[in-house]
Amino acid sequence: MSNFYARYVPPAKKPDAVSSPSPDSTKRKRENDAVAQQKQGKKPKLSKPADNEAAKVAKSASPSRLTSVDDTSIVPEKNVLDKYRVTEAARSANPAADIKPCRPKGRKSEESAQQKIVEESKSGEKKSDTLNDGLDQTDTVAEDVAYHKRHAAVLSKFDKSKQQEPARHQGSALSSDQPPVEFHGLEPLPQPEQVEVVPGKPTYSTLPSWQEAPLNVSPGLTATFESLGVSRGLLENLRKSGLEKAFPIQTAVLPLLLEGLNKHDGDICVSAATGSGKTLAYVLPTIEGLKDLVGTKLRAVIVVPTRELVKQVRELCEICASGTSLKIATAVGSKSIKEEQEMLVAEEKVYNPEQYRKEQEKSIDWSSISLDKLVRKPTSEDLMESVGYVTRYRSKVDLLITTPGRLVDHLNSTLGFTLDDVTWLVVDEADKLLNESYQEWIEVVVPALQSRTATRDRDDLLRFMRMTPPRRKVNKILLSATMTRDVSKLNALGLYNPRLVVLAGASTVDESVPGQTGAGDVATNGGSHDLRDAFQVPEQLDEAAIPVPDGSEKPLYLLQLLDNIGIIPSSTRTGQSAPTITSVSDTSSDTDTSSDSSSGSDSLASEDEDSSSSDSESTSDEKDENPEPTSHSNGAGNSPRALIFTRSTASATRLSRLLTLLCPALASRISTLTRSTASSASSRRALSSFRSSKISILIATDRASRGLDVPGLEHVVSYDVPSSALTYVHRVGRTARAGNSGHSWTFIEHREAAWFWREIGGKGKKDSFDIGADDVWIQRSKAIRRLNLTIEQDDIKARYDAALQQLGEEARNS
Ligand SMILES: Nc1ncnc2c1ncn2[C@@H]1O[C@H](COP(=O)(O)OP(=O)(O)OP(=O)(O)O)[C@@H](O)[C@H]1O
Repeated sequence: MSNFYARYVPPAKKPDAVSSPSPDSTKRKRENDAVAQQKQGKKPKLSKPADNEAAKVAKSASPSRLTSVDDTSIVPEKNVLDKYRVTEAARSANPAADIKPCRPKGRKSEESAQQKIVEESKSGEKKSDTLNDGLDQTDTVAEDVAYHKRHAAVLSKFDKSKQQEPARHQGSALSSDQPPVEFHGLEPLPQPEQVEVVPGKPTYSTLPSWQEAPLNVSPGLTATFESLGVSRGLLENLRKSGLEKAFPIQTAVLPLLLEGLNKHDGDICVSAATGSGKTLAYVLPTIEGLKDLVGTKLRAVIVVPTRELVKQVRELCEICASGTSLKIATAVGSKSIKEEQEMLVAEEKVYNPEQYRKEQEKSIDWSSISLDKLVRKPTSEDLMESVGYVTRYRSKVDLLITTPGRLVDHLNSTLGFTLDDVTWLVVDEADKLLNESYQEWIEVVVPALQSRTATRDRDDLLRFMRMTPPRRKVNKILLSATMTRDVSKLNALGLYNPRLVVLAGASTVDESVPGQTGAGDVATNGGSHDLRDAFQVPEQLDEAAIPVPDGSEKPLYLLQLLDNIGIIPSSTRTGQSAPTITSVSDTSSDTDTSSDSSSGSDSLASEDEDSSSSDSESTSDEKDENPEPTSHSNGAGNSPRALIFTRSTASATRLSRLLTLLCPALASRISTLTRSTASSASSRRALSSFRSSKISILIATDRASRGLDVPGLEHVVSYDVPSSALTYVHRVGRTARAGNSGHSWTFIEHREAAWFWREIGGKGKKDSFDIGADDVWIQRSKAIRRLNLTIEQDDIKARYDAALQQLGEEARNS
């Protein structure tokens, strides 16, 4: 008898059941009979319930039933557990019975068992089930024990999982509440709607409090110099120079620096637009502070980035100090260092035997002796004659205006040159001078300013009297049109109790802030102060950008612009060499009173799509009807002047020569101001000729972009696009100064357009708060205009080719 019966005969049979057939065995017999009858084509009897049971068994023996057996055999553990469940069920039905779980049988044995049933039913052989059961049970007990042991781990897991069954059911009940899983194809899954992120101003600031709450100056603020506390002598000097009333930034800064109730005990940082009068704001208080002091000592140092600026500041200092005994000097390196040393420091022999003896006994401190100083020490000294005498150095100047490099040179190599007595340090164009490329001078100057040699005797006396010596006071003034907010750079100068003064532009005046409208007071509210570095271009400045479709033709565009703005004399314009004006089209948007300029196109490619391009054509037609150039002559009746900026010295020189070749009439009216010509006398002459309108075109590098004051200059042309927004602010600031109007023209090549309109035009920057430390935002009252120039294809191009050829030959021969 096969093990099949051991599986399907309920194992809870009692031992006495062996002799009498169980109801189940009777049922199975009926089933077998039914199968046999079916096979023989006979209809099974269905009248009795027993017959129905037999039909069920026959059904269970069908192929579908076997398939399910097949399935379970794939998962052996499940098979084991099924058998265990059967045994457990039987055990619970009859706990007294010694029931062992059945061994798992392979698929084959089950199939053969079923086959056997069919065969038995066919042959009609009747064997005793009970006998076979008894024999089988004896065999399987041992196997079952081994089997139990082998699967002990699985069975114990099953027990455990049974205990957790209720909890699992609960869980499945919960999960059945969840929505049914949806199946999708490969099409993109629907995404949640994007939440629009509204850009918001940060509610916090990382700025120190003195920068967070600057002294905002109204553009309408003004007062007389007299009311601001300027002394009578200086008032007279100012009046002689036509300076009657103080500009807004002067009105705010002078009371903070002049002696009086409002004097600020600390350092001052000034941020005010180009041409707003910052120079007088520091020159006046410095001269006022020094003019009554007895004895000549170096008490004030003014540091500026270029020698042109040194000269310019000196001129204003001399105007203000006229009639005083103050001695003003400059050091820029145009003379030899020896000449400058003799000009700055006097060496004297003083008879003082006691001091002489002390100095002789003192061991030499080699670390403090520089080779330069030894080399420059006079060698013709008669040692015998100098016995008992000591050398004393004395400053020959009260105020020194210098560049940072030359100041360091003198501190390192000029005997007797010290900053021990300096009480005023002015750093003009401070953001530039605090830049990394310049910063080395600070490492030398700041320690020199901290030295207390000059007050050592006094300080020793105070300490002897158990008193604390007062802090050494140096009034530090930092100024720029693009003042840095970078605290780490400002800290390098060791500022004490600093105060920031900011001149607000008219377009940025906050009506809600008292004192910021009209000629009111200075407002201390930081209302219009942005976290970004927002810098002003002058109110009266008219800015235009000129697209250049083909960069190689830029000189022709420049020539055309110069012609149009009246810089090329009309007599030469009608001659053979004159360029042809074809059209000037103004594609500007309407005046934008916002502080940001958003007109203009990102690139020339998008220009055609711009609605303003149609305006440009109509304007162009109008210009064609009236091709007379607009004359922008200055008030003195002279022809207008243009300061043209190029990227490099080579570019400036080349352009100057090219313009001369293209328009020979300009030869006597063009000059250059570059690094290579800066020290030469011809360059100084060029600048003064330009100031006096003797020449009308000055081509310069960016060394002329900072601080240079050419009163009444009408035009600034950026022939090469500026390298940064800061450079742009300084370049265009050479015009529209001191409340006058002026024009700036910037040529933009195709590849520069996107950068220009974003960084300088401010397109898309106004609402962006994703900014870095160096981010600059230019504030202006009017948007930048876009101006299209067209060059007519006539002889100008042929002449241009010839000029280029000649330039190439000259370059090869040089
Ligand atoms: N109170 C005043 N009245 C009339 N003109 C003045 C007054 N103060 C200054 N100016 C003139 O204004 C012009 C610009 O002044 P200044 O050179 O000091 O400007 P700035 O603010 O230093 O400009 P930048 O930032 O370009 O150096 C100069 O020509 C100067 O003579």
